Amino acid sequence: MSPGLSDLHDRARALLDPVHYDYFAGGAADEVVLGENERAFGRLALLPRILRGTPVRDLAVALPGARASMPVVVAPTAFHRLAHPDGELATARATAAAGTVLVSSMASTVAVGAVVAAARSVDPAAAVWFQLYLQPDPEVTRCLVRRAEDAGCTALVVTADSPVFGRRERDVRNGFDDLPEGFAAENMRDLPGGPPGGTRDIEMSAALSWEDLDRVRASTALPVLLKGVLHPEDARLAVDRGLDGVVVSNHGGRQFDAVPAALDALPRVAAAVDGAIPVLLDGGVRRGSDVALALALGATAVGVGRPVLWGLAADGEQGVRQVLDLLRDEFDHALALCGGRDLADLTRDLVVTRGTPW
Ligand SMILES: Cc1cc2nc3c(=O)[nH]c(=O)nc-3n(C[C@H](O)[C@H](O)[C@H](O)COP(=O)(O)O)c2cc1C
Ligand SMILES: O=C(O)C(=O)c1ccccc1
Repeated sequence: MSPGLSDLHDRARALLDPVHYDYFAGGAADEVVLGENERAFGRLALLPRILRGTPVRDLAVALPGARASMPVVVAPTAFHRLAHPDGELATARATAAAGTVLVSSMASTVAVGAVVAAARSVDPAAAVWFQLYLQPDPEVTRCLVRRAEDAGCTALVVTADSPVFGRRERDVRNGFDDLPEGFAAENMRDLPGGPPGGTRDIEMSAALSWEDLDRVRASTALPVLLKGVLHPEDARLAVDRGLDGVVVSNHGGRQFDAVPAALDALPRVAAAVDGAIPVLLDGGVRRGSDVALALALGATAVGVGRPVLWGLAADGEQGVRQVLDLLRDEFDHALALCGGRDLADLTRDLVVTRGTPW
């Protein structure tokens, strides 16, 4: 990580309850994929073009239901109030101030209505997307979609990489399997079949299918993106089913420790999609040059998960601002050094493999 980001990471680690730090930081099984996501960027290099840049570069990108000031969005992560008392409210304000998109987790510790209101208090045009785990009871899913719509979310991100919950050995060792007293997954309150006034558990289901996703698509006018795509054939199916975007992601190495690094899965997904819909990528993005590499390999934008949590834990809204500002500055710098004027200048021919002549 950069001095800036690794600094915030150190401060976050020092401030957080070690059990909560492990929940945020950890991955599945041996945490091979957790490390691979970051290392995959280090195996590649960018071949700059010269004498074709511009002093003022355009970093903006059009996304479903949003125009972002840079190709970096905040990936959905759960339980922000464990990182800072202001929780998702701080994250929402900082993300809106940075002019980019917050993907608000279904497992947020602040209800989505309040998250969107916090973002809009900073920028009335701020875009918040809602991340959704399809629930086995379609009534519950429908109700969650309606809550996201009523809150003013501008897209849905359906996470499909979790037919079962990943085995995270740090959490098992620490006995972390539920939120502490005084915290709750507020979007799950007062849902059909749940306790009146209380919250339902988020359920993972291996029985879900493309037909369940079709039902969500048909039930809303919002754009729907599919998160957790690694196989190019699934990306093709997403296009065929009329989805509005895919997110290449292995859940930050938290689900299955036998999958490839997210970056390594990107080129084939991008080839399968062939420009039909936006392709986002998350996992291991820690530097502006990582953003440039992902875009050169076909991503429309990237998501960042843990760095935002470190900023939040270290310094609340200000810390998240710092993370997003740093990534923007670094990315702008990387684009300049590549001879780029805007995102379209980050093309596949700029990417080479490190350690071998090409
Ligand atoms: C603490 C934590 C909680 C997460 N919670 C969710 C979630 O609720 N929904 C979801 O789709 N992804 C969740 N993710 C996965 C992120 O959206 C994203 O895929 C991942 O963090 C990207 O990797 P990075 O942390 O290396 O940037 C979570 C990740 C972390 C680290
Ligand atoms: O921890 C996670 O990665 C995650 O996705 C999640 C899912 C459900 C509830 C809380 C977190």
